Amino acid sequence: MTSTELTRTSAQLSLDGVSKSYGDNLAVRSITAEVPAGKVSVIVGPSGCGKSTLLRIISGLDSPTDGAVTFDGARVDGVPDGLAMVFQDYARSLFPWMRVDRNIAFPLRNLGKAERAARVQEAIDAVGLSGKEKLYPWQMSGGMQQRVAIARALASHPTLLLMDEPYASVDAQTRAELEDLLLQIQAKLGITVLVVTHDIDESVYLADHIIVLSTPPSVVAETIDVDLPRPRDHITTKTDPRFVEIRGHVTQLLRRAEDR
Ligand SMILES: Nc1ncnc2c1ncn2[C@@H]1O[C@H](COP(=O)(O)OP(=O)(O)OP(=O)(O)O)[C@@H](O)[C@H]1O
Repeated sequence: MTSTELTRTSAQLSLDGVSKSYGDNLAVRSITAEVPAGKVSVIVGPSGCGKSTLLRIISGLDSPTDGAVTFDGARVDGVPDGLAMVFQDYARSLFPWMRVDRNIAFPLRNLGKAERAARVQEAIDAVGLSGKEKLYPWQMSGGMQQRVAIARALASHPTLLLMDEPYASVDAQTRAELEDLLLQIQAKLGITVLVVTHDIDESVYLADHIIVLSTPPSVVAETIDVDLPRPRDHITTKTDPRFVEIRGHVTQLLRRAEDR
């Protein structure tokens, strides 16, 4: 394998009885879940159910009050190698004074110049931004800026890509395009992807595996394997009776969770 190939052996992540309290406020309670290697998993849940808290714990930015997270067989106790994260707020995650290529290269400062340039180009191609390398983020649409943020994450050759409400700040058309981009990238690279969203349609469209959380103190209400065929597209997949059935089931689970 050459150093510029993005494909990597995928990671697997396990949450084992993860709880998190903030003072007296128990945010998540004994979450046990598996994120299968080389698949797209989605965490969906009502507002305030602890989705962001869980992502911070998984990414080693925060520690659980109880339980443990294991990534690639090792317990997470800091930001693990092989993990990259994409946030909802692309405007805050990109440096406005840096052109696209420098934004993507920024986390690769420890690599040699040639390797860095190769990875930047490869990531730019992967997200369909060829020719936009010398633009500044503020010269781009929101969707293009989020592509830059995704390219920056990919350039580090992650085995696990974590995404926190990645498309919540873009319009519906752009959101659909970015969902398809994610599916294409994942199919090509075979990396493990974990997306947090509150959008039920998005969760079913993207996922191989959905982890539905309840209201706080959150527990896993159910995990669902999404057996819809791939490749998916917005028209065929979303009119598939199985899509409608799974979406109805997730909606019911979330409604029940909110009525608790
Ligand atoms: N740093 C913190 N200090 C105190 N409480 C916190 C902190 N972070 C989160 N919480 C609490 O933990 C619970 C879960 O919050 P979290 O932001 O993880 O939920 P979420 O599902 O991501 O919410 P949303 O969907 O609204 O973004 C909430 O009750 C929140 O107030």
